Amino acid sequence: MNNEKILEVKNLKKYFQLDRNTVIKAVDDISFDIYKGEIFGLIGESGSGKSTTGRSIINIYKPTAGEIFFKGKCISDSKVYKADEKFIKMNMQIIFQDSTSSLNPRMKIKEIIEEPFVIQKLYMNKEQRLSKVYELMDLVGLDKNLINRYPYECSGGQRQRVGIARALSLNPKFIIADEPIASLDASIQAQIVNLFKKLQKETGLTCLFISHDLAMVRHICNRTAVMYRGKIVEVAETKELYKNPIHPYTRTLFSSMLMPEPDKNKNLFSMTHNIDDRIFSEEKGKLVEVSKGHFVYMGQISVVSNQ
Ligand SMILES: Nc1ncnc2c1ncn2[C@@H]1O[C@H](COP(=O)(O)OP(=O)(O)OP(=O)(O)O)[C@@H](O)[C@H]1O
Repeated sequence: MNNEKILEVKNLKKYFQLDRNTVIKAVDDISFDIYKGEIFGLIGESGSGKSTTGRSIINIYKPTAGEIFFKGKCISDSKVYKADEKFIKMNMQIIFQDSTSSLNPRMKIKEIIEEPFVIQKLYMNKEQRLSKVYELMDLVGLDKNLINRYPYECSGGQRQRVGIARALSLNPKFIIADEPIASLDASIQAQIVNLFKKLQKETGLTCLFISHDLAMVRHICNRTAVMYRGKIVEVAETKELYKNPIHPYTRTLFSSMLMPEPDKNKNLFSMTHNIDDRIFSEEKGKLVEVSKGHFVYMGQISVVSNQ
């Protein structure tokens, strides 16, 4: 990991207007940076805004407000996006939890994996394309015999790996992985996670890793942000966050899996107590750095802020 920022998210908001009276504040003024070579985790309960964040970054959703910079370019500006569309599409990819809906059912696995080359007009000849497809299948642990099958002839786990192979096909600099392994068997999950770590180490891949799986995030992510009702309530190096969660919501999220020793528990409790007072005394909320690189949201989060 180094100091080069691949992604900068500044004051991002994404609201969905359901009808005249109902606005869902799915993402409500969040800011964070992701550095080159980093796997950055985004955790939080269902509906907290994680997927909306990922989809806003990759331009599936147009942000309501805020800016997104990718390698220094403001890609949330539609003019910049248009001018650099090829560069962005080659360097930024998303992997969804269930790739099935993003795989064209009328295409064979080979065609699906090689399609990004064709779209981006990378004029590789047939043999080169085929050997690249085999290489990618091997990378994600897909049997070569599947190459001429259609998605419906593959299992769910195989289809997911086809989606991952396709996302990796152009050697992107940045991947948004939105629950990429939740639908896979445990052994294949481990294989894909190891693949991410390998790519991070060998190619300097940078990744936004969205997940419910707190153990997996702890294992794979360098830094982690916690979302709650459209806000980032805490962000820190993963080790620090799991060792010393501060925001009451983070603690609630972790409480099922963290079992500190009794003594530690006592310290933790008295510290939270003080922090809670600070958290809830702030009117307009903001992230405050409580120790180096460890930020906690200070301010009220209304229980109806998401609606
Ligand atoms: N296209 C949409 N139109 C309207 N509301 C939406 C849309 N997408 C998401 N939402 C709402 O925005 C909020 C955040 O949803 P989002 O999918 O980002 O959460 P999440 O943290 O990714 O949840 P999960 O872990 O279940 O995927 C939810 O209240 C959701 O219902």
